[in-house]
Amino acid sequence: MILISGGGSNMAAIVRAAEREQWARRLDARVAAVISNKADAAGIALAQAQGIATDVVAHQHHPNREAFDAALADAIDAHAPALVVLAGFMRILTPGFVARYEGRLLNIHPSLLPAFPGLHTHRRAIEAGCKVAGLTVHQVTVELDHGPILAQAVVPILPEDTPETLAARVLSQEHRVYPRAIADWLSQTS
Ligand SMILES: Nc1nc2c(c(=O)[nH]1)N[C@@H](CN(C=O)c1ccc(C(=O)N[C@@H](CCC(=O)O)C(=O)O)cc1)CN2
Ligand SMILES: NCC(=O)N[C@@H]1O[C@H](COP(=O)([O-])[O-])[C@@H](O)[C@H]1O
Repeated sequence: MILISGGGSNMAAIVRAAEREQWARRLDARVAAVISNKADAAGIALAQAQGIATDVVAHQHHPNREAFDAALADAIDAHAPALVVLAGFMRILTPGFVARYEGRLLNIHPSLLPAFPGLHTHRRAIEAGCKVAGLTVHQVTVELDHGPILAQAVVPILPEDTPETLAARVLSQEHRVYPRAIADWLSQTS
């Protein structure tokens, strides 16, 4: 399994779950590498501390999306993963990249899809007057945030919520749901 990490908190939750729940023994699965488009991503530092292979493919170093995605795919394929997991990864992936991994490419999105695909989900939910928010684990397809849903979790939106307080409440549920959804995927496909 490969983790494509943006910030790092979901990647950290997955690495901890893999160790705590003994995925290597129970699921014959391990985190083969953590790859990020940001050299300073917390997920890179944590992976290195855990002795997990890491790589950085900076999108700024490539002339266009296709070139970045091709370099990212080369870094991924060096590990021949069964599963590619996006965790806080903030780049829209090209059709060529998606076609290469579709069916074994997962993402976690901080809203209850199909509501609020894209960015700034918490602000949009508050501004829309929603009473609940949440997260969605889904398969990545060419159409942004529209792939088959694997798992969701709901949290309340409180009257005093800001996008930041809501984000923190959703994130705590992401760390619980994503590792479980990945473990379920691994057990169902092994
Ligand atoms: N083809 C697909 N690519 C990606 C998907 C997907 O379903 N299909 N999921 C996203 C993850 N994501 C939300 O969960 C998401 C990531 C990035 C963006 C976006 O607008 N990115 C901008 C840059 C934003 C930034 O750098 O801060 C961009 O790429 O121009 C929207 C949604 C992962 N990719
Ligand atoms: N479109 C992707 C996206 O918005 N991802 C979101 O980034 C936040 C930080 O995750 P992280 O701490 O794992 O980097 C999380 O809320 C995650 O759902």
